[in-house]
Amino acid sequence: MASSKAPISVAVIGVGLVGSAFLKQLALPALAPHVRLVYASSSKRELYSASGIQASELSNSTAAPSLDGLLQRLTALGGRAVVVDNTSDERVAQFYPKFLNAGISVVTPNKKAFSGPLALYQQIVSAPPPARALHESTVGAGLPIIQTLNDLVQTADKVLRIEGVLSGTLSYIFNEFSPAANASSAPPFSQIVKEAREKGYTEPHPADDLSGSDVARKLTILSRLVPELVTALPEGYLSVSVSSLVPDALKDIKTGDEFVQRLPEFDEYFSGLRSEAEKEGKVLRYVGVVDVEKGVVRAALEKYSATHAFATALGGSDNIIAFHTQRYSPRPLLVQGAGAGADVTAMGVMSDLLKLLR
Ligand SMILES: NC(=O)C1=CN([C@@H]2O[C@H](COP(=O)(O)OP(=O)(O)OC[C@H]3O[C@@H](n4cnc5c(N)ncnc54)[C@H](OP(=O)(O)O)[C@@H]3O)[C@@H](O)[C@H]2O)C=CC1
Ligand SMILES: N[C@@H](CC=O)C(=O)O
Ligand code: NA
Repeated sequence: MASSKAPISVAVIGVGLVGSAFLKQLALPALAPHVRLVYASSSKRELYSASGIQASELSNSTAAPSLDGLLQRLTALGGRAVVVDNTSDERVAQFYPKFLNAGISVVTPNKKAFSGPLALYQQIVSAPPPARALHESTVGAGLPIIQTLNDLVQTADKVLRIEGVLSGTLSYIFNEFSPAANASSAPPFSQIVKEAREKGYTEPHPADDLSGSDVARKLTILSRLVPELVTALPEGYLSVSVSSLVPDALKDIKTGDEFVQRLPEFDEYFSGLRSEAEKEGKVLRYVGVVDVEKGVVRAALEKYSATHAFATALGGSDNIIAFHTQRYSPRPLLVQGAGAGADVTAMGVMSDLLKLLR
């Protein structure tokens, strides 16, 4: 990463699980000559100094966060600057074109801008260089999924189908709830969802995972990187066919806390689904598919044989993504590993920042 350039100014929006892990990685001594943290914000406060800040001082600030204010400050600073959005906030996502058009890069694990309406996505990808919007951690957390797909496409391989387990939360839930052996001694469904939340795998509202929306967002992001499907999903994740695991009675629950409190009412329903699979010698796994040849993008809870790789090879929050391409055929290119969790997600965010430094 040797560079004689002035350090890049880094503004971090969101210091929750991923944001805090990112700040730790940003403080690595090897990075010190190359980066300067000038801004940090939570949903309630912000801290800025052109000469650099200590993120630990954010909690003492009384200033309310302002995206317009941040844009003005970074523009006035001049030089290279990057906004690192570690929120899942839609409003922050909608602000990316303004940052990019002002020459400020964006690095983020937030899926909202890349998986929503096509118009916002197109504004982002058509922003003028040198500003770039990088989002490796939006799919598979730190796993090299976006990079791999871009490499396949840019070297003129033809993508035929992408399929796999794309949710760390749903992987954890079904690896624990519907293992290949001794499924009936597994804890209740609701308890495992609670654990996934405590481990930092879920979205701020776990219904976003159980509804399939988070997987639909990831499938949208992947589809838009495949030349044949760039414009195939005009409404983004809403255009993807998904099967939801959220019980009807819990659909409108506003907070994640209330959602997990009410979920035990439905433990019996989920045990029933598992028993049906067990009778066929199968396990439950939530799988997403981008079928380029058929033009189909969908996600659903499926039954797999207890000897299938999705049943035997996955543990914890593992994602597994298979790229079936003209070159990687008949055997796909596989990427597998932890697909959720603060440290691995922050690593993917950091890997994007390192790309900007090179
Ligand atoms: N956790 C994971 O394993 C993965 C997460 N991601 C993505 O990473 C992002 C962050 O996830 P995670 O850290 O787990 O979530 P958290 O809920 O822990 O953190 C999000 C933080 O964003 C802050 N925030 C919300 N709105 C704003 C705003 N307008 N301005 C400043 N700060 C704001 C919140 O602040 P406050 O505390 O004040 O409310 C909160 O602390 C999400 O987009 C998620 O989808 C992607 C891959 C994996
Ligand atoms: N909630 C998501 C986090 C990463 O994107 C998941 O479980 O995969
Ligand atoms: Na990734």
